[in-house]
Amino acid sequence: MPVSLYASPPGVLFPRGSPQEWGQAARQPPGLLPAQCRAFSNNKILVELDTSSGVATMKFKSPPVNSLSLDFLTEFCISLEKLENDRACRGLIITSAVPRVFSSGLDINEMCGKSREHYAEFWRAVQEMWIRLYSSNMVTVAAINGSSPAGGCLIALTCDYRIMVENPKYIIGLNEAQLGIVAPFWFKDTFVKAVGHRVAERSLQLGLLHSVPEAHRIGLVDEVVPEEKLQEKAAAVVAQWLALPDHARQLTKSMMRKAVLDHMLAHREEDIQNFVNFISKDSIQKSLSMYMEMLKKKKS
Ligand SMILES: CCCCCCCCCCCCC/C=C/C(=O)SCCNC(=O)CCNC(=O)[C@H](O)C(C)(C)COP(=O)(O)OP(=O)(O)OC[C@H]1O[C@@H](n2cnc3c(N)ncnc32)[C@H](O)[C@@H]1OP(=O)(O)O
Repeated sequence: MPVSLYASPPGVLFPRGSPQEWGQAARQPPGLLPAQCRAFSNNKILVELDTSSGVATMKFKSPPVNSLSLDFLTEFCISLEKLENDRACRGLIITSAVPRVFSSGLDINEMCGKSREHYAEFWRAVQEMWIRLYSSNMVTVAAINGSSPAGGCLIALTCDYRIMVENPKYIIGLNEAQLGIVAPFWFKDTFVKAVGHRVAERSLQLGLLHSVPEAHRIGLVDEVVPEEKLQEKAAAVVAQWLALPDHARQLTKSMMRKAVLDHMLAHREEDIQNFVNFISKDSIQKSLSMYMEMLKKKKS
């Protein structure tokens, strides 16, 4: 019986809509899914569960860059809840179906020119995503097959293990400072837990985006593999972690993460107010607009 201190986090997001029911392999056209596979998907995310291994693979499929919009975050939380409540599922691999990008982080459009109410709703959804993933009973592995700045990096950091594809074009890190914004304390705490205080302090202040070898060297990613080995490696890692008794692994995970989680939960409403006040400032709105312009110019 899985044990979690945070099976039902307080203040859960009430989803707007629900995903399709699990698709039974038996109902699929022949050859589409193996017999032991179940799947569901929505506009943003595809999930396949291999019931023989108990491992689900979640693929982000929101082109062009899997940015974390309110809709994306809502679908993400619904999918996580569905898997968490499914006794057949014990492990989760998170990866991208969009070429070259794992996730470009929070959707900047959600933080520009909107009402204070919208900012509060959006930020609650960001918190919800982190709470669900950070407190998950499942073994979670990020199979990072593309660039992963800011909120994308946070998703990877929130998993139990990170494997990244070796590619000189891919970058990963918490680059908020480069946008003129600040990584909130729970982004920072999650980062510090992975790489240590000194590395995090330098990386956060400079808003660094690390190359894959550098990310490996500082402990931001645990392993680097060629693209074609990524899924195989991720499956092997999940299997290794699942070989332990669930209750021992889950309680250990809860214990290791409790302080960071409790801190966040205790300051959740205050954190929303801080975000709304910060993001509503004219100077911050200007910085974000300039950053979006810069992204668009880079293309032309
Ligand atoms: C008392 C103390 C108080 C403190 C209080 C603190 C409160 C908290 C403050 C706020 C905290 C906010 C935390 C924010 C976290 C974030 O995640 S912010 C987002 C940061 N993300 C980025 O910087 C990534 C930007 N994107 C890229 O670098 C590149 O797009 C890419 C991911 C490397 C991919 O490159 P490429 O394949 O070349 O694609 P592009 O051509 O650049 O992009 C394609 C289109 O996508 C648009 N886009 C890209 N990223 C985003 C995004 N994050 N949001 C929205 N849109 C994005 C891009 O503009 C392109 O659009 P078009 O030109 O229209 O095609």
